[in-house]
Amino acid sequence: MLSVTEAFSLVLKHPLVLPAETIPLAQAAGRVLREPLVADRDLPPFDRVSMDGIAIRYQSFASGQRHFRVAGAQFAGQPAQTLDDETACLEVMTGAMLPLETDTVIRYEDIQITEGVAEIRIETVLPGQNIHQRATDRKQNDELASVGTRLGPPEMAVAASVGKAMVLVSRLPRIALISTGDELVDVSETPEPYQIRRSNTYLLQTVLQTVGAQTALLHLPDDAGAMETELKSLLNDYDALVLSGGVSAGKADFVPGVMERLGVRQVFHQVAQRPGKPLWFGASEAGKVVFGLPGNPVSTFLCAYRYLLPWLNASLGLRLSQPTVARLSQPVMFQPRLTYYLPVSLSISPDGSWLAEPLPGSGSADYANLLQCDGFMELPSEQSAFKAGEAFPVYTFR
Ligand SMILES: Nc1nc2c(c(=O)[nH]1)N[C@H]1C(S)=C(S)[C@@H](COP(=O)(O)OP(=O)(O)OC[C@H]3O[C@@H](n4cnc5c(N)ncnc54)[C@H](O)[C@@H]3O)O[C@H]1N2
Ligand code: MOO
Ligand SMILES: [Mg+2]
Repeated sequence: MLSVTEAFSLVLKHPLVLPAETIPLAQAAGRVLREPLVADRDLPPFDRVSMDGIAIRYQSFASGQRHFRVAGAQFAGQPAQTLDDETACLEVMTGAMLPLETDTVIRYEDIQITEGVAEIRIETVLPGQNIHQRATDRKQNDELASVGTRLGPPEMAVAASVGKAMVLVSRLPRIALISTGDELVDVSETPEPYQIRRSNTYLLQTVLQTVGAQTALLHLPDDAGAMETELKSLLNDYDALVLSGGVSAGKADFVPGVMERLGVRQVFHQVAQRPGKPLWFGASEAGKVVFGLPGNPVSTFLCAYRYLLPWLNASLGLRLSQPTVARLSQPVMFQPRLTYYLPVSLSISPDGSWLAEPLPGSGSADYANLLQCDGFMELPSEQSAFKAGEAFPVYTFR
């Protein structure tokens, strides 16, 4: 059986290929760039006054002059004025162009203006002070953000400042989240004694919301024929399908067979892990990707966090987030040769490291147990006794 590492690397070999689209910048927050952001001008584009005060010629100050006639005022949003008289000054506002023939700005706090004359009341003035020099941040034509960058707050500000009213980004992934099983009823229904309400698709939707995927919540009965018909059209309409349930050894576990008939090639089935051993993964010639997540809710969740979400991030060109490393608060035994994902709650120990409190619950159907959990600690398959204080990665979901 495949190890977690092998299965994960096979998943990453099948990234989603999304088309690019051009959209208004105001709608692009969180999207992934398909074109670089390039400086259309120097940053800043002119010598920018960075403090309200007066602009002078430094040479005048250096030669001992302390009183400067105020010859006018330069406001932000005006073209640069010229200081014609080098013994005078111009009042200047933050964000204004530095007036021509001036090279130094002194703050209002450091001067006194009386009857149109500014007196400099500090000893030390440095040439060029309080000026944000043109092109000191970036030069025209510099690449500011590369293809594959996610448009977070700084990227949106930079995109706006370089005039990207329309921006080329990856289209949002369209992912169908499909529960399967005759025992499952809608959230609005009152279940019969032999039924339960379906919950996995809500969980999956919440996981995928973090990357802005467009999701649809669907349900299919345990009927191979009906599944085949419906899944065929869903494969057409969506970039990827994420199914929950129907991948184990039961007589109504139809997902692998139906996928084969629909031409979705199995990449793997079963991973040496608990929960989530029956995980199924496949891809079609047309580049559609299918995750068959085991139906038990904790398995669905673990597989979504450990495989589906990183796969989507990688497909979008985003960095994979690294697990937290935490120390076990108490010993744990786990005999099977499987990677064990132990539900844990995290706290900070007195030495500043993460401490993981095991909350194993009653197994992979015990989704209520997850309410107290912060993540899954990944315990390696080669080991069966895990000591208090031993450190392992934790995939956190809070
Ligand atoms: N003989 C074997 N039996 C089982 C094995 C095995 O290896 N051999 N694996 C077990 C493991 S591990 C898991 S996990 C489950 C996976 O089962 P399936 O993926 O086939 O899922 P189902 O049979 O459809 O359902 C399992 C369980 O999960 C509940 N479920 C399913 N979907 C939802 C949903 N949307 N919301 C809430 N709960 C859901 C379902 O009612 C079942 O109780 O198989 C073991 N068996
Ligand atoms: O993945 Mo299963 O959930 O181990 O029961
Ligand atoms: Mg089953």
